[in-house]
Amino acid sequence: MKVVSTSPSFAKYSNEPIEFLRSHQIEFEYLPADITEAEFIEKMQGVNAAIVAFNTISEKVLDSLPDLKIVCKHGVGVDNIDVKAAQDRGVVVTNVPNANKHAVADFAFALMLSLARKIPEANDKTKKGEWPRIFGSDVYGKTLGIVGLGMIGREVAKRAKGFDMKIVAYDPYPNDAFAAEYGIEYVQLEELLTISDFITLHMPLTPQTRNLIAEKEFALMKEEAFIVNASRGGIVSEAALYEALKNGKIAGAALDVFEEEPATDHPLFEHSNFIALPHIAGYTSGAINTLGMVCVQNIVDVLVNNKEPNHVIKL
Ligand SMILES: NC(=O)C1=CN([C@@H]2O[C@H](COP(=O)(O)OP(=O)(O)OC[C@H]3O[C@@H](n4cnc5c(N)ncnc54)[C@H](O)[C@@H]3O)[C@@H](O)[C@H]2O)C=CC1
Ligand SMILES: O=C(O)CCC(=O)C(=O)O
Repeated sequence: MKVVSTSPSFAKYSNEPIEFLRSHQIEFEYLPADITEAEFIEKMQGVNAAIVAFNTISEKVLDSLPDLKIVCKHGVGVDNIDVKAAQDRGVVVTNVPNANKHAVADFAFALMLSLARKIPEANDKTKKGEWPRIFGSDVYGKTLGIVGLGMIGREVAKRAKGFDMKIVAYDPYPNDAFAAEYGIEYVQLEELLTISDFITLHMPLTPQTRNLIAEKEFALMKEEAFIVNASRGGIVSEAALYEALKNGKIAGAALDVFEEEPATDHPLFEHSNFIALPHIAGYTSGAINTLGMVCVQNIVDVLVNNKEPNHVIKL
């Protein structure tokens, strides 16, 4: 039996996941994260399980790999996997919810603080020998709008309580018990966009969420509002964000995720109130170790134990 990973962060901090596979007589190999579809199909012949980061697992890929039994997303978002096609072919798809929620929530908060206090700009200028008096915006006591109050959104809310923020949320599937416990008010998206000082997005990329935040939505926001997206590229229209920043419709934005990744030489980079990050919100050693172990346990369950693994994505 053989397993391949296209996730460069798989087993980065500890060899334990690979040793676990070997202890079950399962071979392991890394493939490059930016592998082409044709190369992936060629290298995956005879392979039984794939641990994937962002390469696309399309219907064509699945049809070309008759020995493939399980595809494990090394993370949460399965927007790069054709789950329906996999399900139709009896290939199990799993993800790892929960493991990187603290890492992403910490990161989203770091981005809000960085925007509000202009930390990247202050750092750049100080290192250039300047000693600038840079004035920022308050975070403490402000209104936070969380779009998508799932695992990660709820962790962001917990952190926001420590900053005494008023929290509003929009989510089509409300969690009333959590909202009551943390004093969160569910509102419609339009209201959230209108009243929030900070807006943070934490939902999957789906046909319904693609371009959820576009020209009309930016027009609703306060001029002093900041928006953070550490969920998926494509949920915020980058063209609309470019115009919103250019025309001073909002105060600033930070993206950890882009419509096309890697994002290099992007028009948004010209805005000084725009922070760009290379899709690293989930990257901490704690998160990565857990992700790896959950993936390999699921693989062993399918290939060796003949049992249903955890976190199967079912449509
Ligand atoms: N930047 C990064 O490195 C990472 C990004 N992510 C992204 O974050 C997303 C959220 O992760 P979790 O919180 O763990 O997922 P989750 O499934 O626990 O929560 C997602 C929430 O979004 C809500 N939702 C669905 N459609 C919506 C819509 N149209 N408007 C508002 N809310 C909607 C759901 O009801 C759910 O409460 C993932 O799907 C993934 O794409 C996750 C981990 C790392
Ligand atoms: O582990 C990764 O590279 C991806 C993290 C992510 O975006 C996710 O968990 O959905």
